[in-house]
Amino acid sequence: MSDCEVFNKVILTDYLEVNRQELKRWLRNAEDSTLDWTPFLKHTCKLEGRKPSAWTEKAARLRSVVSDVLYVDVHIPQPLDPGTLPLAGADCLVSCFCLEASSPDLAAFNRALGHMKVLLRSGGHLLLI
Ligand SMILES: C[S@@+](CC[C@H](N)C(=O)[O-])C[C@H]1O[C@@H](n2cnc3c(N)ncnc32)[C@H](O)[C@@H]1O
Repeated sequence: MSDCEVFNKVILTDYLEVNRQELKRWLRNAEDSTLDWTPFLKHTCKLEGRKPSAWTEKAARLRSVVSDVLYVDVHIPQPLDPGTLPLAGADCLVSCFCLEASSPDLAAFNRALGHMKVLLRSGGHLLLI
């Protein structure tokens, strides 16, 4: 949520269609969105030293910088469709408990990490949360 203050273009990804649909509903501010991110947005504002009431601005900023919600599979050598990212790779990749949750063992985790590496530009940042 803090990333959106730094980057002008953010692509969200998930393996499951149902998760991607939910993200898209939130991004559209759809009435049938079932996730309430308000507490997370407020807490992030607090961590950034802003008033919790700034959460609406953050939500708007987040919605404005997300350009797409795409399928990803970290267990194949090309996790995203070719052409999705700039040729040089992404400036930053963030994975929040995805590799850990989807890897059956350490070897699979390490392979997935290698697959993600091809998505990152040289000198880019990988955040594993
Ligand atoms: C424990 S959830 C974490 C979700 C979210 N990042 C969070 O922190 O709440 C694990 C996520 O990994 C995704 N996932 C499962 N298999 C995957 C794969 N092969 N490639 C990429 N993501 C995968 C799931 O769809 C799910 O969203």
